[in-house]
Parts: sequence; structure tokens; C-alpha cells
Amino acid sequence: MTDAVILLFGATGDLARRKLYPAIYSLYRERKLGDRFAVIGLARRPRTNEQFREDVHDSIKEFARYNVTKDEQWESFAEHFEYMSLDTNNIDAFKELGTMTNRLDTKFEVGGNRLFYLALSPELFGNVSNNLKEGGLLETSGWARLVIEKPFGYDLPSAEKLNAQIRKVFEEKDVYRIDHYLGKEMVQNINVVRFANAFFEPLWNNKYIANIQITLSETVGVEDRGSYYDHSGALRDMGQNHMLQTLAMIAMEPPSRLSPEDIRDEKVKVFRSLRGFQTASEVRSNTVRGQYSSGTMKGNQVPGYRQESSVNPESTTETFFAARVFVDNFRWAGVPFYIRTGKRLPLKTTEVVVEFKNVPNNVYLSKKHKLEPNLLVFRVNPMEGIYFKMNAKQPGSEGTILPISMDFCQSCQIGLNTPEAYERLLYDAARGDSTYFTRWDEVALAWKYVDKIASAWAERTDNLMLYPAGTWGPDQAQQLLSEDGFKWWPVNGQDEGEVAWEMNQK
Ligand SMILES: NC(=O)C1=CN([C@@H]2O[C@H](COP(=O)(O)OP(=O)(O)OC[C@H]3O[C@@H](n4cnc5c(N)ncnc54)[C@H](OP(=O)(O)O)[C@@H]3O)[C@@H](O)[C@H]2O)C=CC1
Ligand SMILES: O=C1O[C@H](COP(=O)(O)O)[C@@H](O)[C@H](O)[C@H]1O
Repeated sequence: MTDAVILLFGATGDLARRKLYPAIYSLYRERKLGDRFAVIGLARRPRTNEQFREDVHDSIKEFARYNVTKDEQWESFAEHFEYMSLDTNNIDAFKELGTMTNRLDTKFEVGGNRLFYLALSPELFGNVSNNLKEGGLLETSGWARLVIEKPFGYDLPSAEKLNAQIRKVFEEKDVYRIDHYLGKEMVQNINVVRFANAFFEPLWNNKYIANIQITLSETVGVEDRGSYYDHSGALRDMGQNHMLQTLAMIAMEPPSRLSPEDIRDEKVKVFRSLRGFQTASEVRSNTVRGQYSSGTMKGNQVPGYRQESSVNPESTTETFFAARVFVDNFRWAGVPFYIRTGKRLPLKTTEVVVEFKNVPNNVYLSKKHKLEPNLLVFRVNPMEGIYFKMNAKQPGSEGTILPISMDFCQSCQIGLNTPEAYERLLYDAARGDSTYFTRWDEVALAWKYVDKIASAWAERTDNLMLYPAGTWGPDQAQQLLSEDGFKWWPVNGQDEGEVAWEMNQK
């Protein structure tokens, strides 16, 4: 990893604690981060360096995939961490921050490289990038990159405004917009499976594929994030970013090279080909929105969304949505992509199912031998792997056909200790590889698509369906597929409602 001073805004926040310190520690343990680095923790509340290092230690102990003990290795890691109490509105503090950055740059022989990581509420992004410039932090002999967390805006106009603020200070090539799903091993593996195997690509089109199903289901409720989530909802929180990015990875054309721009150009073409909704009635017939009511999760009664303490008791925010999406291009004409996500669903899972069309002439077709379609399944989390379902003869039978599976379980075979998404993304940002970060044109096109849905939903509230916690969302989400002659395939290869495979749940 390139040497850098990492200026971490939001150093006392949830993201830093749960994801960023553990990621930095894993990179250090794997020797991807050498000794020429420093981390400056920045937030308003006061902390001494010692307290800050203690917080970092606790977060690593709780969340990292490597064990930590307070030995010599820990001490030499911890000395790279310093803290400064700073309010992002205080320009004088940024000047002081410049002095501190230069000192640590010299101390650890970093060479002038600066990674500004904004783990902050998005309203602060524009102000921070401006103050970085005014405070002289961009005057450096090395590179200066800005890593920003989602959400990137609330809709297209707000995203445009935010982008304009940031681009006054940083060039597009230096802006790294995080979508942590792009850092997930199996999302990255979609490209490899598609473009490094001779047998999938010829079938990867509307002649052979019947439909594609993308599920991002969560068991957690809104927890204490109501102040953000109640203004966002599932469509903006997961749909505009993680779901459309995953869809783009499945649908994109092969890039001619693996450069960040070539890959992102191909994704942009997918976003441009999304069939936008023209009317509110089109939105209604192709989307479903739901909100969880009280129900049972793993045998425990849990409250409904409106009863959560951080949420408006009359909220009409969706915690679930499903949609039928079309990519109007030569490859995908007529193939529905069904996407769904929700909180308080029975399983935590991210899965992409590619359902193939039936064989053209089924010689086994009889009441006894109804063939199941072939399925290729990317399991993104919590299990990581690829699963292929095909038909074969039941051994010893008179030609009974059975669906069998070829199951590559990456998390079982290579070990559960695969890198976390944030490790990969931090590593890439420091190396200057923006492949798995979202470029502005992708973000803008995704908002354009999602805004149509959001504004049609906002016109009336009778389209919000309640679903009991612990179920797979409103029945209308099943109808979306059944009206096309399809069904949602059980996730994790299970019948709906079974939870035996549920692993590493939050
Ligand atoms: N948590 C998560 O899992 C995820 C978070 N994100 C995104 O990451 C970002 C951060 O989220 P999260 O960590 O959960 O948020 P938190 O509310 O937990 O943390 C916010 C941080 O910002 C600091 N802060 C707030 N106001 C100021 C200010 N004026 N000046 C300086 N520091 C300030 C807070 O510290 P202090 O109060 O001490 O100033 C705190 O460290 C958000 O954009 C969120 O959407 C994205 C994906 C997942
Ligand atoms: O970005 C977000 O993602 C998480 C789900 O991430 P995962 O890696 O655990 O699948 C979601 O809970 C959160 O609401 C959203 O902001």
C-alpha cells in the first residue's frame, strides 16, 4: 500500500469503530500497510492520544478478523495513531490540522500523500472539502485523495449540488465514492466468473437467461439509525447504490481492458439502458414498497418500524422494496431483473440468482419428469460462493430426473478469514485504484432512475404495504414474479422461513 497520512473525519463514529479501524489493522497485519503511515482521528469530542488509541484497540478487539494483544506489535501499530478534536466548521482548526499532518508526515516519512476519509454525515462533506483547501491541506508534494461515504445525496439535485461543492476542490480522479458492496469479494467475483470462463459468456444473454433475481435481505431493524433512515428508506439506502451496482456488474458488457475507466464506462452503459418509468402507474405496477410491522424473529417478538424509538410513529418510510427492472439493450431485451431488499426479513443474505431458460425440446417432459430450470447463484454474504443447479438422473432409477447442485463454498474452502470490503477499498484508495468506487456519472444516472420511483411513491401513501417482521415482505413482491410466470428462488438454497444456514448474523 502506498505510504499516506490518513485523516479520518468521524473518528469517534460507528463506521470508524466497526469497520475502519479493524480494516486498517488487518492491512497492517497482512503487511499491506508498512510503517510509513499515520492516522489522524478527527471529531469534536475531546480525546487524548492515549484515549484514542484505547478506543481503536477496543474496536479492533471487538470487530477485527485478527486477534489483538497489547504486545510490542500493538505498541508499534498504535504509535501511528493521533487524535485532534476538530469541528468541521472551524477553519482555524484546519490550519492547525495542516501543521499536525506535516509533523506526522515527516515523522513517518510518508512523502506528502494524504487520504482524507469522510466518515461523516453528508451535510458536512462540502464544507470539509472547502476547508481542506482553505486550510492549506492540499498543498502537498504527494497526492491528495478524498474518500466519501454514502449516501451521496438524497436525490439527483442534492447529489449534483454536493458533487459541485466537492469538485470545486478535488478533481474527479481524486474522489473515491464508497459503495462498500463493490468491495465485497463475491461482487468482484461476478466479473471474474463471467469473463474468465468460456462456458458462461455465450449463455449470458436474453436467448438463454429467463430472469435475474437480486436479494439483499437483512434481519436487523432500523436500530438507532432512525434519524438517518426515516428520511432515506430502503430505496435510497440500498437501491440507489448497492442494488443497482450489483445489477450493473451482472449486466455490463466485457470491458476491453481491466482499467478503472473501462470497467466504469461499461457500468455507465448499463445505467443508461435502464428502462426509466414514465408514469406513476408504471411505477406502481413494477415496484412494491413495504414497512415491517411487529412480528417474530428467531422466536422473539420484535416491534414494528413505527414503534422503534428513533422513528416517527406515523412514518410512511419503506423498509422493504422490490422492483422489476429492465435493461433495454441488445443483450438483455425482455429479461426481467427482479430486485428486493428489506429489513427484518428472515435471513441476512445477499444473493444473485441467474435463472436459465428451459431446454428447447424437453425429451423428459412428462408429469413425472418436470425439469427444474438451471440456476447459477452468486452467494455474496454471509456465505460466499457460487452454486450451480442442474438436472441429473437419480442413480439407480428408471430415468428419474433430480435437480443436483455443484456448490463452491469459498468461505468454507479458503477459510472464513476473507478480507472485509472496507479493507479492500481502503487498500485500493491508497493505491490509487478507483475501479470499485463509483464515478459521478454512475451515481447521477442511478439517482435519475430511483428519483422517478420515489416521486411516484410520494404521490400517495396507499402503496405502502405492511409486512410482519420475520417474513419475506409484502405478498405483492411474490406477485411481481408470479405475474411473469416466475417465483423468487429460496435464498441460501433453502425453503423460505428456514434459518438453519443463517451464519454470523448481526
Ligand atoms: N455506520 C455504518 O455502518 C455505515 C455508515 N455509513 C456512512 O458513514 C458516515 C458516518 O456514519 P456513522 O459512523 O454511522 O455516523 P456516527 O453518527 O456514528 O458518527 C459521526 C461522526 O461524525 C463526527 N461529527 C459529527 N459532526 C461533526 C462536526 N461538526 N465536526 C467534526 N466531527 C463531527 C462525530 O463525532 P463527534 O460527535 O465527536 O463530533 C462522529 O465521529 C455517514 O455518511 C453514514 O451514512 C455508510 C455505510 C455504513
Ligand atoms: O449501506 C448500508 O448497508 C448495510 C448492509 O450492509 P451489509 O454489508 O451488512 O450487507 C445496511 O444495513 C445499511 O442500512 C445501509 O446503510
